[in-house]
Parts: sequence; C-alpha cells; structure tokens
Amino acid sequence: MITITSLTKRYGPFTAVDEVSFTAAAGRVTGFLGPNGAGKSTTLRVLAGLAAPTSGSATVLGARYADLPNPGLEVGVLLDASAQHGGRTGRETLVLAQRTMGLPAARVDESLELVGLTPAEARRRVRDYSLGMRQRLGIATALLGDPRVLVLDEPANGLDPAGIRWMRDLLRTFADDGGTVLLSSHLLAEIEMIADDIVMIGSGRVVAQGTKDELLRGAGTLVRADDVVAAGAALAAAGHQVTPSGDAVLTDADPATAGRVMFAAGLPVTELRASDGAGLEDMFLELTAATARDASSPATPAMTGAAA
Ligand SMILES: Nc1ncnc2c1ncn2[C@@H]1O[C@H](COP(=O)(O)OP(=O)(O)OP(=O)(O)O)[C@@H](O)[C@H]1O
Repeated sequence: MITITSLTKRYGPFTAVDEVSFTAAAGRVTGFLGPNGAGKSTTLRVLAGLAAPTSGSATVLGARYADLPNPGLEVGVLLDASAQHGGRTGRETLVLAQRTMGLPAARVDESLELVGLTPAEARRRVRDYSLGMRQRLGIATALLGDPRVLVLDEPANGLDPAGIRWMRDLLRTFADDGGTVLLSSHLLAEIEMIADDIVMIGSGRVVAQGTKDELLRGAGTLVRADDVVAAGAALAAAGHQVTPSGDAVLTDADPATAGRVMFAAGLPVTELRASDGAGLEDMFLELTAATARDASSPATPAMTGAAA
C-alpha cells in the first residue's frame, strides 16, 4: 500500500505538486496519469526519498522510504531507466544491487529471467542497450529484492506494443499475487491498457481518481453555465474536484449535488448531466492542451488553478 497525503512540493515560488492525496492499494495496478510537467516524477521522487516534501507525506507500507532499513526488499523503484551506468553490463548492474541489498547471488539470474533478458544480452554493456532493454533491466533491478511494492516512472517508454503487453502481464501477475504497483505515464492509452485504478494529475493537482471502469464510464457530472468560471469556483469551494471541459466543467459531484451547489450559488445552469464515457479523455486532452498553452505562453493561468 502506498499513501500520499496532502503532498506539496515547491521549487522556490513554483508549486510542482499541490496538495496531492491518493492511495495505491495492494492487489491493484494504479496508473498515475498526467501530461508532461504535471508533477508525476516529482511525486514519485518524494515517495522514493530523493526529494523532501515541502509539506504532506508519502509512505510505502506505512513508512517513509528513508525509514525503511533495506528499502529494496520492500519497494522496487524504477525512476529513470536511461540513467543507468552505460559502462557496466546488465549483469554487473544487477550484481552490484544484489550485493548492496545482501541478497543471494541466484536472484540475479532469476530477475533477468523474469524480465526476459537473455544471458548474452546481460553480458552487453548498458550503453549498447535499446531504451526497451534498459527498461527491462530497470524493472529487473526493481524486482531483485522480491518487494511487495513497485514504483515505476514511465516504465513503458521505449517498449514496443509487444513489450507493453509483456509489462502489463508482468505487473498483472505481481498485483494478482497481492503486490502494489504504482506506475506513471503521460499516455492515456497506456494507462487504460495496464491500470486498474487511475489517478489523474494536471498542473500539480489531482483532477480525477477512481477505478478505471468508473472513470471510463465517465462517473461525475458535466455542468454548463452562463458563467462557467464561477460555476467551477463554487463547486471547488464546496470541496469537489473540478476540471474545465471546453465551455463546461466536469466535476466529481453527482448531478443532484452539483445542482444544489449551483442553486445555492445563484448561478444559472444551461446544462447539467452525468458526464458521458468520453469524460476521462476530454479531461485529459484538456489538461494536455492547457500544458501546451502554459509552455508556449507563461502568462496563461494553469487550468486547474483557474477552475479552483
Ligand atoms: N528541481 C526542480 N527545480 C525546479 N522545477 C522543477 C524541478 N523538478 C521539477 N520541476 C518542475 O516541476 C514541474 C513538474 O515536473 P515533473 O517532472 O514532476 O512532471 P512530470 O509529470 O513527471 O512530467 P514528465 O512527464 O515530463 O516527466 C515541471 O514544471 C518541472 O519543470
């Protein structure tokens, strides 16, 4: 189980992660989805003890990563497959980790086999690996200590469709055996293929979370109003998640609740209905577009900030 509670990370005046809360449960694959720059890596870096939170907390099996005596036995982490030492062979990379963790030497071959790297491939230097092979080696390192929890940042990067299917099967088996998997991606299709639960983040804030089935069904409500910014603000002030979707807003409030919030705020509503199945994709495209706009025009307010 992974628990992120009100996690905030600021770099100077810039808030990369803003009050993020979610859990990744045992027996489930949780997809952490968001466009580039949304705050996924920063959240995972705090979880893996590589960055200190400004406030809030991130724990694995109830403990901070830094407080785990031999963390590799509890949680396998792959944050950047391309950061592995190019001069070492795949096998040397694993042997070093195996010794550091105090594991039996046999774990090296077991892990190589788990990720489908052949003995000949394991003898090659990492600098000659494709990105897909590096991802496999990174996952082998994460699995070395036989942990119950896996944290993977963009693990499908560089994998071809067969590789992505292989990874899905590996993670599925890991979760079916009671393990916890948290993996990030900036691609909705990838997360749809692999994850059971989804946490969607944009501009540092969680904008949607739930089971994949719920989210793809479009749980939540679409609210169209004369003043859509005020509608979003009223819903956010009432404690609901809000995401702009074109000239409307999507919210996690059910339609009756959203209607009452609009009535209480005195805002005329022009449309109010359960959102359709495209809700998640709309929301994600909107987030991605907002990020692209932010990148090209720093003056544009971040969309979650504008809504909330
Ligand atoms: N050390 C740092 N100093 C300043 N800003 C940072 C630092 N690390 C990350 N950021 C900023 O925080 C924001 C979130 O970055 P992060 O890498 O967490 O996003 P991401 O969702 O993982 O994106 P990507 O898919 O591109 O990896 C970005 O705007 C990034 O520029």
